[in-house]
Amino acid sequence: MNISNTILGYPRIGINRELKQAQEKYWAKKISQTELFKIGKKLRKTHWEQQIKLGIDLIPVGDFAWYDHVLSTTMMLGNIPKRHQYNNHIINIDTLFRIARGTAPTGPKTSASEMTKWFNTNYHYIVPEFIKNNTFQYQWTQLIDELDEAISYGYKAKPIVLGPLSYLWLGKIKGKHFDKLELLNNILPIYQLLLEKIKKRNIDWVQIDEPILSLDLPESWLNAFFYTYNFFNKNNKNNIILTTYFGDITHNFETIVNLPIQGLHLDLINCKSELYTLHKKIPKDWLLSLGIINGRNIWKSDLIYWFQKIKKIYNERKKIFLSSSCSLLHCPIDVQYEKKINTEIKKWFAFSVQKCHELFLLKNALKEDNIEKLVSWTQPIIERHQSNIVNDTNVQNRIKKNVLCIPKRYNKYYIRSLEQKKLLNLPILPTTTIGSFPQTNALRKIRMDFKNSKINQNIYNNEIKKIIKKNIEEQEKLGLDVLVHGEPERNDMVEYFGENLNGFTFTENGWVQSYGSRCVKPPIIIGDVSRKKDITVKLTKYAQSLTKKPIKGMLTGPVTILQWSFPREDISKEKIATQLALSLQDEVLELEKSGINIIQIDEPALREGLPLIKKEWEPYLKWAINAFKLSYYGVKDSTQIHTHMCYCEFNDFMNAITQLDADVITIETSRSDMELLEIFKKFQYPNEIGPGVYDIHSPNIPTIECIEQLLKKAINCIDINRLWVNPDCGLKTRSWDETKLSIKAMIQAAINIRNKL
Ligand SMILES: CN1c2c(nc(N)[nH]c2=O)NC[C@@H]1CNc1ccc(C(=O)N[C@@H](CCC(=O)N[C@@H](CCC(=O)N[C@@H](CCC(=O)O)C(=O)O)C(=O)O)C(=O)O)cc1
Ligand SMILES: N[C@@H](CCS)C(=O)O
Ligand SMILES: [Zn+2]
Repeated sequence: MNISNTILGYPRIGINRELKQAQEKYWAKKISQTELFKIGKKLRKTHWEQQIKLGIDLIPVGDFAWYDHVLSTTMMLGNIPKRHQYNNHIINIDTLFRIARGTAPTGPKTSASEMTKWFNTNYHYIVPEFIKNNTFQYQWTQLIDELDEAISYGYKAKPIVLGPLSYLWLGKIKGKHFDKLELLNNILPIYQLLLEKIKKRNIDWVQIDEPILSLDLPESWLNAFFYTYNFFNKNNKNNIILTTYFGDITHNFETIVNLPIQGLHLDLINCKSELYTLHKKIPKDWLLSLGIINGRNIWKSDLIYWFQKIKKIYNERKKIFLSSSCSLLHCPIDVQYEKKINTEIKKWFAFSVQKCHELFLLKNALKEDNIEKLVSWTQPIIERHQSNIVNDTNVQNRIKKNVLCIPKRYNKYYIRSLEQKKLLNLPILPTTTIGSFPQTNALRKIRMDFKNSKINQNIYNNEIKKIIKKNIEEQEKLGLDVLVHGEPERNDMVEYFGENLNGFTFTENGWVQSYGSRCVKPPIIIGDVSRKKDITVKLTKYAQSLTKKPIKGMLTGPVTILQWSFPREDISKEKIATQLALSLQDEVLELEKSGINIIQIDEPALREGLPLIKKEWEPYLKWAINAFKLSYYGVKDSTQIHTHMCYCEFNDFMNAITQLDADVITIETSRSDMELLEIFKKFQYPNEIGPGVYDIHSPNIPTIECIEQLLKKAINCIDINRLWVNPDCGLKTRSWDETKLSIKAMIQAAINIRNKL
């Protein structure tokens, strides 16, 4: 048996988020293109060197991206939306940034392409756009350039290509509807050209990612797999490892095993079948790439378990790769930099660097047929089960008591809404925001100084209060109807709640890319969760004391906290969500008791938590919706519950949204031109909606006319009495100047419409 170690991709941001700093400096015209490229090159070199040092035999190339790897593919295929073409269609890095952000150091400002969640992760990709008879041409040479770079350093490289079918599936039709598969024949020659270029470089294996194989696919798409991979097989002589990840592929297995490919990567963390059973069904001469190290969580792997599983197939296959289940893009880089995590707990974790080391340990153990080193590596896993950090009997008893509770509001929306209208007395088309206000450098410094004990709790509280006061004053000056405190005390909407709940631990440097230059540090759920003490009550009450307008309390919902944390794996997600929901319920009821009449419980990750195959949706939705409702269970009819969701597909999700029974839902719709509201109309969504009227991810300022147009479209779909006016998402990433100008335009547009009624 021949074994090599590889991974499906390494985090691209750099241990100190060097990529983020470089991108943002370039956008601000503080560094040149040459300097930007130099930083990218240095990062790639560092990452490759790290992997080699950690015993990775085959280095993934193509995991680096200037913004997003789907967007890199768009560039490679020359699939540039017309509005982003400039300068005689010559494309360069600014074309890429214009597609992503609507603006770049050169070229005109335009609306950015849509951004949406990458399968069930918290990573966002830029959605490719297709028109009827879309043509493609090989343009952006980044992948081949990087391959040459890796080869020049003497590395054995494995290029990563996003497969043509996944690329087409993930894209969106602009204009008249057509079958996206009609474009396959236009796109395949570009892939062929790419594969030829790769072949010329004497590359052993090409990783072609087709993650859509984890989804339910129509017959025509499964047939298209035969067509595509036969085309590659006939026209190219590369060894292809077809790569699937994020889910089980049993339902598409028949198709996969009959494809003319040379290798298959399996995400064995998410596969429902046993490795041995799969191995028996997979052609003997195929290379098997075993995705055994979880790229989506931070726990050490049970290497002894995998040793035993792999041993069973060891003598029956010619060649295997030991690999991560998916790209390590979704995982922090190195646990060694965590100086504040308790040493007992730290031993439970493996970040990207440690995951590569796990592959090294496993390969050696298999080769030497000796598990000694695996035993010491996995010892902390056993210790964890017995640790008293994990179990809290109070939480467990509360959960037991809650088992029979069916959470719901006392009355239906139309009755509640009468009470709420009476209490709140808002104008038609009430204006509000999603919660966060600009997180300026000065604000981040205050938080940082407090964290590093440069300022004490008192000074910190006063500084935060000063910012809340400014946020309220600005909102009053702008004339918003429902105000927020602005979330200045929060580093992140999930990490902050994690920090204030029992059962979590956090990292100092566990950054993971969320989109573009934006990163998050997911907290880690290590044990039973409960509320330590009130979390948002004091600051929300303080904000309310400064204004006569209603303040909307701001919480992150249980499913989103769960989804955007690294969860424990010893109890079900349902149990964790229930623990979170009960903790939030304590907070909701205390906010209500303190006189806060509007409470928003954000659930932007509810959709992304859906299992990839539909037959598994029902049980997920049952517990996820239940957790959301449990978090507000017990509030009065007159308390208006809002929720917020962004950057996700709603089409197939309307029943769930309705069942949440929030009085108001604010959603992202502006990048998609209010198309989404058609769905709300079709489903006769009964409660109130705030469709985002401008895109907060772009620095471009929306015009009053443009917002008015969008509002008119919205009024055609939804009864005006149930419509709210708000941006797409929180304003934390924007500057104050951008925020004020945009909100001013938004309010003016609402006033213009009100005046015409
Ligand atoms: C709504 N979204 C969110 C998602 N996931 C989350 N967990 N949170 C979200 O809000 N998923 C979907 C979307 C994605 N959107 C975003 C939007 C914005 C960000 C973002 O702004 N991220 C920041 C980092 C935020 C943070 O934690 N900042 C810390 C400061 C940490 C830091 O930068 N320290 C510096 C020193 C700073 C100084 O000295 O001034 C350092 O360590 O070097 C804080 O504010 O306290 C980002 O910059 O990327 C993410 C997702
Ligand atoms: N309340 C959060 C929601 C982001 S999805 C914010 O405004 O940033
Ligand atoms: Zn949002």
